Amino acid sequence: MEFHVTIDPSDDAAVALLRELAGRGEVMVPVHGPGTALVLGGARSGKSFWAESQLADAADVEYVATSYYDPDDAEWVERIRLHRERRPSSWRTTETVDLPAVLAADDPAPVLVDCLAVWLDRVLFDADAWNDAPGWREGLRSKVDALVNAIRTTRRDAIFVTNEVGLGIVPATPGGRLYRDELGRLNVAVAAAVDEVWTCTAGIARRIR
Ligand SMILES: Nc1nc2c(ncn2[C@@H]2O[C@H](COP(=O)(O)OP(=O)(O)OP(=O)(O)O)[C@@H](O)[C@H]2O)c(=O)[nH]1
Repeated sequence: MEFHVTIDPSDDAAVALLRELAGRGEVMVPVHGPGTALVLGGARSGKSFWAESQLADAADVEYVATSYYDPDDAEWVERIRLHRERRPSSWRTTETVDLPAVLAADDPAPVLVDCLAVWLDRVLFDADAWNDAPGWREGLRSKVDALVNAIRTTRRDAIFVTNEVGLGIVPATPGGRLYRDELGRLNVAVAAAVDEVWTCTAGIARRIR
């Protein structure tokens, strides 16, 4: 008998139950093959959950967190605590934006990069793009080129999570427009370099390439 069930990815109890059932082989989550994959989705769309569930059977996974860890931001600290709690204890966490180094490492463990949208935010911030500092475009281009090259040449299985933004109105601020445009370009460049592209909407994952 086959049932199709949609869960709310922000419902921690439902996610824990689904993960347990998936681990016992009692439910199927759409799966990607070996190699590299990009998954796009909105906030709380279930994209991270989908990426994590793809690797649920692997004991050794390198989870690459691209986000800041600001101990003074209590809400963010709590979010990250929940993320860490839901990852299997055997997984490793690397907090870095140096994705080419991770992808070039001679390491058999699959990689889960969460996420490219935050990676871009940090690259733009470091280059002072928000203040239109000289050379930020060239700096960004060379970082994106290095990332794309590393994805094309990596020998590691890797899943990249990213946000789909810009489905709404044009942002009112120059910074908002800059970020939206650059994230769209980054997603296009990475999608062209990976083996598979997935999208996640309202907790439902679909392969689109
Ligand atoms: N520094 C750090 N960041 C982490 C860690 N674990 C998760 N994160 C970050 O948490 C962020 C995801 O936060 P959420 O707000 O829950 O994600 P979301 O994109 O809204 O939700 P989903 O659609 O479920 O992916 C990513 O940018 C990760 O880099 C960690 O151990 N350290």
